[in-house]
Amino acid sequence: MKVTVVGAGAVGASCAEYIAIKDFAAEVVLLDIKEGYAEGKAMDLMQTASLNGFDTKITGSTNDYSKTAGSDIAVITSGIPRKPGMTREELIGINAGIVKSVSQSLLEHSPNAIIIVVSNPMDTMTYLVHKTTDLPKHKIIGMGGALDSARFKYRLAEACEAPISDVDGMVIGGHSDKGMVPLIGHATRNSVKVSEFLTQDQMDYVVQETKVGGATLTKLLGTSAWYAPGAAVSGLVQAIACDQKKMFPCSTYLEGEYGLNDICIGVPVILGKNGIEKVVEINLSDAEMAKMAESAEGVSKTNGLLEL
Ligand SMILES: NC(=O)C1=CN([C@@H]2O[C@H](COP(=O)(O)OP(=O)(O)OC[C@H]3O[C@@H](n4cnc5c(N)ncnc54)[C@H](O)[C@@H]3O)[C@@H](O)[C@H]2O)C=CC1
Ligand SMILES: O=C([O-])CC(=O)C(=O)O
Repeated sequence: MKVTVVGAGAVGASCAEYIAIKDFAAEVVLLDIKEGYAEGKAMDLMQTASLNGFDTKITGSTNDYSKTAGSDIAVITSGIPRKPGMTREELIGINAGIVKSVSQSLLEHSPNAIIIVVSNPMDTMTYLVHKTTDLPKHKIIGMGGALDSARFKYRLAEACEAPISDVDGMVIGGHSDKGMVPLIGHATRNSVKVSEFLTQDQMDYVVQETKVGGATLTKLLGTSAWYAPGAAVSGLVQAIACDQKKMFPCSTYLEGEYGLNDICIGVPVILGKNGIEKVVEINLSDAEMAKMAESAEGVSKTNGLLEL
């Protein structure tokens, strides 16, 4: 199993590190446009191999896509991150050009790869890859919901004063401050609905803090987060590489599911060796469906800014 990660910055390197530590891939290639940067990150990570006990071989490349040839999975994290006060959508101007050219270069050398899009605004970048490559839709996966759900569980555990392993919950919809749809009505602590433990105010707080999870960290860090994003990407890569058939909310191209068309947005999917093996349609309340529709409107508006 060969995995390429384009962008050896904060998220790309974190993701490569988690993939290596989990030790399921033979090879990870880090590629960056900055001279020597990916090689440096790869060497530093390889010098953790004896300490962390992994055999995954990590190499670096300065924009030489021949080194990525034959990749089974390619992760796109190249592009700029937001600064405090910005929205993810504001990154479209620079990141669209980068994601378009990177996905084309990747596919020239790895025509069979499954692509995981991370660069923001992620749902729109996923749609861009769908519109500008010949890849079938099950091979184009946007990462956002896995991260947002991890943040949701963090906030649920905090509110319930419970260990994180006690709680479960999922976030669907667009990966944006306003568009996320944390499914609080479905969230549980040991299979009991969290409404049995939390007041409405506490649940509203959990939902709101989950939606602005990325913005909160961006304010604290001066740039956006990388540990949880890297871990979330590594989870998707592992589900595909190990054919786990795990369910994650991912951004995928919809053709009628959830009443939506011609859009990439977060919905539950089954991930296995073929990429997205199934879109799972769960029963949503009228209120949840309305939030999904509103979220989709926001994503479509951003998609409209693309020059396709
Ligand atoms: N979908 C999600 O849940 C998340 C998305 N992100 C997004 O991921 C992206 C990366 O974030 P960070 O790693 O924090 O940024 P970063 O600035 O640390 O790293 C980005 C890297 O991309 C490289 N790069 C730029 N243009 C390139 C090109 N044409 N080819 C190859 N490499 C290129 C840069 O040299 C840099 O090393 C941002 O757009 C950010 O908003 C970040 C966290 C979570
Ligand atoms: O907040 C950002 O800009 C980066 C991101 O998507 C996240 O951490 O959720």
